[in-house]
Amino acid sequence: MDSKIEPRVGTAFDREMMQRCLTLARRALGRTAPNPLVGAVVVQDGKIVGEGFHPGAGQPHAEVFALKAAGDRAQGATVYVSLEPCNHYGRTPPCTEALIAAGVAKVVVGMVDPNPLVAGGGVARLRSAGIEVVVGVEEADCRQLNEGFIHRMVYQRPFGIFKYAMTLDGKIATTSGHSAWITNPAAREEVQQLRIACDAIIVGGNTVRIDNPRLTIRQIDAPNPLRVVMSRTLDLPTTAHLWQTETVSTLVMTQAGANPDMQMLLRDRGVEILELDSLTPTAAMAHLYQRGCLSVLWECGGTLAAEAIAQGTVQKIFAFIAPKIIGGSTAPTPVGDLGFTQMTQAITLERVQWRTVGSDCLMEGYLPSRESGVGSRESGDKGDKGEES
Ligand SMILES: Nc1nc(O)c(N)c(N[C@@H]2O[C@H](COP(=O)(O)O)[C@@H](O)[C@H]2O)n1
Ligand SMILES: [Zn+2]
Repeated sequence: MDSKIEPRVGTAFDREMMQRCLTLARRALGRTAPNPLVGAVVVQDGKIVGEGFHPGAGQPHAEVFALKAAGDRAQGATVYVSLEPCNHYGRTPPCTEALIAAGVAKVVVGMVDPNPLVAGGGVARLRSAGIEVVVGVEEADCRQLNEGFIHRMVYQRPFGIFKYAMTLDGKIATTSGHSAWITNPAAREEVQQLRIACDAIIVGGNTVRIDNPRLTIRQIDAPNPLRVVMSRTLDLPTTAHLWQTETVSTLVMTQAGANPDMQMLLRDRGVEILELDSLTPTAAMAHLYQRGCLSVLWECGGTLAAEAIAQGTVQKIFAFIAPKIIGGSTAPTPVGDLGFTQMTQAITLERVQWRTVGSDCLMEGYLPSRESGVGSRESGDKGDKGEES
């Protein structure tokens, strides 16, 4: 929805405080899975007297940190929090009871918690204790920050993001497979930020063979996502950056019984191996859900990307477009065969945003939900210049 016509909830001060909550919440980007990113502030007489954010699963919630920082000044205060306070015993006790015990007068909530264990119960509990509650301040921004958490809660699957970089003529590499670099340094820095916000990155075997990526975060103290390789054959190089697992973990998903010698070699290097009965994007995402991932970044080639899209495991696309032309009728393109023959079958992205990053363009957009008709295939072909999985 256009933000200009979206009804605004709360005063300008409320919105400013909620934006402060979101800024605080972002400090834990990439560290909270399977929990959400949450920030909270306590305001007394128009001044912030306590702030907090949720640092990660198993640790106290944002509200608890903010109340602790406020101390006695929480009595009669207004608490702003980007996600509805919980009213259940999880790894930590309910925040509703902490807010009630602190004697706060009002709670301003960014969005209702999609967790079925909360889902409005936190708001109801606060109101039943006589606390004034306002819901929906800066809701769109609160939802955007936690789109991975929301998707995970609603669909019991991680939120899938497909990121690629292509030339102006639609290629992701030359005919020889060379692709370093399509985009400019500023765009590559954007990719670093995107990786920090994700819990896992998936590539296929071809990416390991051709690009030998590191898939690491260069920023000191930033979290590294789990690196995941999908390979049916395990026909992979014996030395690769991804097999260096001292500081960042790598998981190789393969087909049951594949290449036992390679499995042993990889295990010796500290790589975790997961054998699946059927190695599909759906199965890979189901496993990553079980591991607690909120957002998963697909950084794969065209064939695996087409499978991932067709199976509904991609919800959002980040496409970098560089003003370069390399030609080549067999040069690989971002998405392999989807089986479409008519333009009417095209997947039209929604909520699309374009911006420039240095000399490159970045398009962010969402795939329509599965109900609107993207076909489902359980396995893709391999053999084009795309990705073996
Ligand atoms: N309001 C709020 N603030 C936080 O800081 C949070 N982490 C949450 N999380 C909600 O509670 C569930 C996790 O509970 P435990 O950490 O296991 O106790 C999480 O799924 C959210 O629903 N909420
Ligand atoms: Zn809580």
